[in-house]
Amino acid sequence: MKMDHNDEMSMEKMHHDHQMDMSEHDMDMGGGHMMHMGNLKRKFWVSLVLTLPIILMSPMMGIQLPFQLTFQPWSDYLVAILGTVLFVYGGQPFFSGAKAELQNKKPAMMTLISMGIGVAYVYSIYAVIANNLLNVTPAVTDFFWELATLIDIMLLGHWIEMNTVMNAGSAVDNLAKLLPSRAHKLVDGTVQDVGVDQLAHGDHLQVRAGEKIPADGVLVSGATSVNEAMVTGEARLVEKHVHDQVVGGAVNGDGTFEMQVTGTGEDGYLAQVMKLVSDAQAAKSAQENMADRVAGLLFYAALTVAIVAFIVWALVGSLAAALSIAVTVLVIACPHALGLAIPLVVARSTAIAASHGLLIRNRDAMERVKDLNYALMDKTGTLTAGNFKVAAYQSTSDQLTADQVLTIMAGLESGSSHPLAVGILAAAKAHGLTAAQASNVQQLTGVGLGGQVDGQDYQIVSAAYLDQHGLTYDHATFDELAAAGNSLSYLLAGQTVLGFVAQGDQIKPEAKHLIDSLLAQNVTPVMLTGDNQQSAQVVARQLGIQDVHASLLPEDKAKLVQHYQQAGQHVMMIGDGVNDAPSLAQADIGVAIGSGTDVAIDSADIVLVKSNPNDVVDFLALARKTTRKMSQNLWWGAGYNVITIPLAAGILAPVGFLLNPMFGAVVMSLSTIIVAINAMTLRLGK
Ligand SMILES: Nc1ncnc2c1ncn2[C@@H]1O[C@H](COP(=O)(O)OP(=O)(O)OP(=O)(O)O)[C@@H](O)[C@H]1O
Ligand SMILES: [Cu+]
Ligand SMILES: [Mg+2]
Repeated sequence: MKMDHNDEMSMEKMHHDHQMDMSEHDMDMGGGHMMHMGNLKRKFWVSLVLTLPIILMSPMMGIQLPFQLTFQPWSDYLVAILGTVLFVYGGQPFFSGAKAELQNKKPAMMTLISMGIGVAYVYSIYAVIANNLLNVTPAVTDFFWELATLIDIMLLGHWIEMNTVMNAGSAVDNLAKLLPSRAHKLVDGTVQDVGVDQLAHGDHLQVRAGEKIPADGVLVSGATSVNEAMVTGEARLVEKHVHDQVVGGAVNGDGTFEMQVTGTGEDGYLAQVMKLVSDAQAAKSAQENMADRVAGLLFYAALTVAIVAFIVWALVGSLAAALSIAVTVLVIACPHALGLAIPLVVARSTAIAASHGLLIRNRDAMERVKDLNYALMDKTGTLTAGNFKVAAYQSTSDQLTADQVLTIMAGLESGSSHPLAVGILAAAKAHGLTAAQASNVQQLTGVGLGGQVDGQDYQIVSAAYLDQHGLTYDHATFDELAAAGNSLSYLLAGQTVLGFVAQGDQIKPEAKHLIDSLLAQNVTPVMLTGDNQQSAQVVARQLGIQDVHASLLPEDKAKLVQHYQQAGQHVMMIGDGVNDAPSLAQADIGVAIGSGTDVAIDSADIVLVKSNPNDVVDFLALARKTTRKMSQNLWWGAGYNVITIPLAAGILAPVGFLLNPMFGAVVMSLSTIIVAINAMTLRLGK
């Protein structure tokens, strides 16, 4: 394909750069022509210029209008020549679209349009020959007036439409623009400017004030504040110090810093987001498949109606009227509105989602929101910050001192990223203790972990584990600390409890709003936590959650989700995506609250980039609005054809109402534009 214009260039670019195959995507809905349509804008203007003399010299439906001038037979010949040029030049996009449709054995709207203008053209040429060379009486009416205006309006309509589709689909393009093209690489103390495509893991880069960060990485020297709004949707400056992670594409504030690259190219955060967005846009949801099938059927329906109308009108009226009506039916049946009804909303909705830090991995989940009535959620990391502070630590045997308990526990936890582990390590450090050397450390999922220190076997476990195994510990102290909202971790050697650490967490400030908003939407919030009953209750009470299930193992969470589903409930699960994976996968809607750069969460339908519970509220609102727009568009798209096809066929002709082909083309373009505008006005109000 020859490219000579911007519109087409960006279409091509989008196509190849990101495999966001818009053309294939709407191929099935009958819009595969778009890639073959060439430069619609120029074609429209040139065709319009060619149309003016035709309008001037050719009578409409055989009726001579006052401003028209004809000089027979030359004006007829001139019109025929101009009409032929226009037909070939302006009709070309539709013909190549039709060819592609027929090659795919999926005749659809381009085929309809080509048939419509083809019939009008052939008949008009015949009219000119019959009138001027064969001197047939009565004179045969030609359709050049209609043909010309029809082609113009079709070009205009499809040009506008293509623009809308491209604008809506450019979310991925916009994301791609976030990455700068060059980076300052530090090699042996000197700065070298290299292309970002040459960056590798472990490279050291310098990032200067105001620059875009070229790759994911860790800050190794300096400090700054960065704006991650383009990536997370959160429009505020985030402070970054040594060891903090930075995301490629974010904008550096006024500090200069050095970073070590941890993610580039395909495994960079931005690339993953782009992949998620384009996958989600390309995948078809149930509603969309239905729209496609209906649009496919329309071809046959329109063809049948056109043929029947032609025969009937040829019998009761004139051949000219029959042809005009058949052409109008073919044109008006163009199922554009229907074909675009869903994809345009999808494109818009995924773009909005991405810019708000909501990554939609499975769009069917969005359509399920309307049935939602239970929201199960994890506590630590979801409702609470997961930012534990040690409130107390004690030795409960005479074998160890309290500090020794903490030292051993810190040693065992040093390889763990569990929020409780992080809290214990921080406490040890704050008390000036050096974590013990631990070996053979093993995770005990949902319980804690086990390992060796100085040749001695230890375990860190929850109170629930002690209860299950009938091990003795001080229940009064536990009750007191847990009731104050603490999570307790016990140090165990064999059957003996040696000590414990009690840690408190903070409720996220936005959690209350999430619960209130769920209740307002008639969605019952339920807390599922691996933590103890008492501290779970403390959080639940403050947030207004009635149903609490505590001391759960990851598989218990999944079983509970299943339990609700078997009772006929539609369940959303919100979790931090680590130990909640099974339940996220089981739920009708799995929402992973992933902090920062961790988007590789396979079990969730939705990933919230920021760890903000309020984003669940945003997601629900967006999902509801999206579903509403989709059904509005479906109704409009399908309803439009149901009403206009019979009208075009002349069903109201007995009462004097008959559409002419040009008007048919206007209506068809308008319907598409209405559907497009309806999709574009989708907003996430705030
Ligand atoms: N690394 C660890 N150190 C100490 N205790 C742990 C560790 N991992 C798990 N536990 C214990 O197991 C329990 C369950 O852990 P799990 O990770 O399943 O849930 P959680 O993240 O604490 O809570 P939630 O389910 O609300 O997120 C914890 O409450 C804790 O008592
Ligand atoms: Cu169309
Ligand atoms: Mg958790």
